[in-house]
Amino acid sequence: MAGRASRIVVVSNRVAVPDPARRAQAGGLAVAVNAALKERGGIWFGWSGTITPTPSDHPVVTTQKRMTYAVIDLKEDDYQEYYNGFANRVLWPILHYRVDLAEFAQADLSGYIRVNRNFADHLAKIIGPDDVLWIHDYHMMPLAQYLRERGHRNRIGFFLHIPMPPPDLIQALPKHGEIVGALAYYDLVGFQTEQDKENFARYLDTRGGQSSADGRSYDVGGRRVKLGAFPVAIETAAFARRARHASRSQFVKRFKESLSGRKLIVGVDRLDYSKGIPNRLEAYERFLRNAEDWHDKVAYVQITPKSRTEVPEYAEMDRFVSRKAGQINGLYSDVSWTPLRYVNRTYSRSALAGIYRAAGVAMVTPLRDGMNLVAKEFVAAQDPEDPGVLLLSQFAGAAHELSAGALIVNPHDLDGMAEALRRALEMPLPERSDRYRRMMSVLEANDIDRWAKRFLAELTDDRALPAMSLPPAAVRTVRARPDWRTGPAPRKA
Ligand SMILES: O=P(O)(O)OC[C@H]1O[C@H](O[C@H]2O[C@H](CO)[C@@H](O)[C@H](O)[C@H]2O)[C@H](O)[C@@H](O)[C@@H]1O
Ligand SMILES: O=c1ccn([C@@H]2O[C@H](COP(=O)(O)OP(=O)(O)O)[C@@H](O)[C@H]2O)c(=O)[nH]1
Repeated sequence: MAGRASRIVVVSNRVAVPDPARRAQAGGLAVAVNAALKERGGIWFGWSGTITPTPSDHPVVTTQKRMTYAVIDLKEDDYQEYYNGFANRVLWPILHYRVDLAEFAQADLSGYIRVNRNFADHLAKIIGPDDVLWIHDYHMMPLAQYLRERGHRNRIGFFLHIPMPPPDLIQALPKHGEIVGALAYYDLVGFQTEQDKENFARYLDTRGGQSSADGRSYDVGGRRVKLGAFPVAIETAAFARRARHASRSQFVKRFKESLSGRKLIVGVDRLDYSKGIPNRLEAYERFLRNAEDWHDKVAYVQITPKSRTEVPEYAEMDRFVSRKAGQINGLYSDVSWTPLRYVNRTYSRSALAGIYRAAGVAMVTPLRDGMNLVAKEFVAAQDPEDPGVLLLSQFAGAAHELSAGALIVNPHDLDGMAEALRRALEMPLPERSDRYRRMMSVLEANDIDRWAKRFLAELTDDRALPAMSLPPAAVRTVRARPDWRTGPAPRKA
């Protein structure tokens, strides 16, 4: 590219700032973006995870190796209206096909717009004219519009990590044109699956968009936006290595001893209604009711870090799932056997890798999920000589890639899931190996590096993207220690 070197500037609500003091937290976006950027380098801008009455005028910048992290704090009302309110009580349920759970409030929409304009103001202090911007997820839909209004003509791409439902459901969102319609201000909008992309293309049709002859871009309101499907991926080879090492750790050895030779079923999900945890527990209960021969021979470990706890629908789900877990154990436990271990802690990804490898079956059964990285991590972590079986919902984005190897289930069909669980537990080694190989070949062909390369090549029309240069002046710089964790839980300053 002629002139000044362009940098990649990634923007997302969550930023995985290196910080050894913070505990491991769950969340696929931060995991994926971190993996995509750490070799390539770039600037990663977003929320610090801190709430304060007096946010600074400038982002706080941290550098580590080739990465620069620039984060800003939010005020309490910003956090409530933008994050808990509009993002997580309106956009999240509607885009996950749960219009019934959406609680629209004009004040939350105003807060969402205010915070996005604030992000645009801060970004304006950081970006140069040649920088390439990659904005992530539903928290930031109108950001490109606000940057364009300030005169920024940069290449700006957007990737949606969660589903995009059909136009009828998008139209249930009050003022959808100002939010979802604002995606037309990006140069490229990426989705997890072709289905999500097609749903958005049909929405653009309803807004008078004109498709190009090859169907890859749309002209809307005088702008041209490209659309594409870029299924998010994992660091396949590195995760497989991590699992091999973890399986030799004291932590995993002790964990395996606690199983006393019982076959392990594992589930790993943020405590979110989209993940279908109640249906899964119900299906497990039916399995226990019908499969007495498996009593005392199986242990189901459900790892479920709490998430978005200030949002009422999440608090309700928390109470419901705890009650259900207690009921199952009350009904089926024996003095020397607990059929279900329901754990609300967050584990490091190394610990998870070891747990996945120790498992005979993973149940990944969301009612709707953009992708679900846990499904991919489980497969990558398996021992090729004795792989476990993945039970995967047809409504996870991951099912679009893994259907040749996973046992695909309908999370609304509880008997079907119970039967699939028995089939998974009893599946002979040759079938397990064949299914594992089919899934691994997909995960090896599309790993996280290819995901980022494909998106950025499409965004920049294949022009080379040099590694980032020095962080901008006029910002406070802190050098980080060499460890990082993804970080959702808000800190109140
Ligand atoms: O940041 P939180 O509110 O604590 O939530 C965690 C993240 O949840 C969502 O993750 C999505 O991205 C994954 C990676 O692409 C994908 O596999 C999964 O299906 C999605 O649900 C959310 O989209 C992120 O913004 C959150 O950070
Ligand atoms: O205790 C936990 C639970 C989950 N995760 C990670 O959080 C991510 C969850 O991503 P996924 O796409 O499955 O769902 P999301 O939570 O983003 O909707 C995965 O990388 C998990 O390894 C973690 O590090 N510790």
